[in-house]
Amino acid sequence: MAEDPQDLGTRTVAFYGAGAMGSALLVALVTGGHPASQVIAVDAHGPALERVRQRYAVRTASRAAEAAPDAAIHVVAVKPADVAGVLAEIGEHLGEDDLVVSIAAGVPLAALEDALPEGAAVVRVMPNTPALVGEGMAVLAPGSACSPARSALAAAVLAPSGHVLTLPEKHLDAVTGLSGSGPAYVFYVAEALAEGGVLMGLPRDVAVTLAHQTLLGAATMLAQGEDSATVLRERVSSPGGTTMAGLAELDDRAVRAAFVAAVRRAAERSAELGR
Ligand SMILES: NC(=O)C1=CN([C@@H]2O[C@H](COP(=O)(O)OP(=O)(O)OC[C@H]3O[C@@H](n4cnc5c(N)ncnc54)[C@H](OP(=O)(O)O)[C@@H]3O)[C@@H](O)[C@H]2O)C=CC1
Ligand SMILES: O=C(O)[C@@H]1CCC=N1
Repeated sequence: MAEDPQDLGTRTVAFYGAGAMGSALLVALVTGGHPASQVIAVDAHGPALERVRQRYAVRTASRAAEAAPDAAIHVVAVKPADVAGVLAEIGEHLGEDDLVVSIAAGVPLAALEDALPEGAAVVRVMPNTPALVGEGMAVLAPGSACSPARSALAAAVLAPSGHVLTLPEKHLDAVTGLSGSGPAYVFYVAEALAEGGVLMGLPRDVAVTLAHQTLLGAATMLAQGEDSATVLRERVSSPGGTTMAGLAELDDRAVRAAFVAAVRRAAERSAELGR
């Protein structure tokens, strides 16, 4: 019987880099049901490794070359500047059916493929940190030697961490500027809203609770998808009321334009990282 291409089955998944993003994907995969004995965390930093080993009972290794022979799916989750070193260590250990998944910002498929043996199946992915709570947004772009079945395997590694979308690689820098970096913009908004509450005399813990719950409530309404952000915003804005007064301040200070510029600049930075 043909194997379901989306079933990870007994494949071992190695994460090269167990930092903020690599560990978020690892945790989602293990808590999603993939056996910890079939997950290997590799990190140059001992305490990061010890933390995932103790909490999730995954296998660990301090060098990529130690883990690569045992893995079928290789998730490269080190900083862009460290990617070449990891690929050099794993290349000779790749089997015919293996898959390499890179989450490094900006590093193009062509560079990944050039650094690996010819014909290696590679997928470039841009995830985000809400993966840790199963609400991630990951966009994947398959490489030239990546079959639809292998691409589905990459999607299966990411699925426990949230939403997965496939797009052509030309969009990956824009994706990085929006959903890759985006959680940081939202946390920045959370900080700013709480600061406004404190400015107006609320105790700090109360201001923080109000800011966080407001973001969660608004995000949940957006996620329900019944109305657009514009309709939802208009529903809060009574004519001549408080919200219009607040929004006018944001417009006066070009906050909307600043967010647009932030996404653009982060996307440009992603492209720069790949050069
Ligand atoms: N953070 C995020 O929100 C997102 C990050 N990404 C991408 O994910 C990648 C990792 O980012 P992030 O998790 O934030 O980075 P971190 O610095 O948190 O994690 C990277 C880890 O890799 C370790 N490391 C360095 N070299 C090696 C090596 N050769 N073998 C094994 N481990 C190594 C680092 O150790 P040491 O510190 O000792 O060098 C560090 O612990 C980046 O390429 C980034 O672009 C993508 C989407 C979102
Ligand atoms: O800041 C960065 O470079 C990484 C990529 C996207 C989010 N964090």
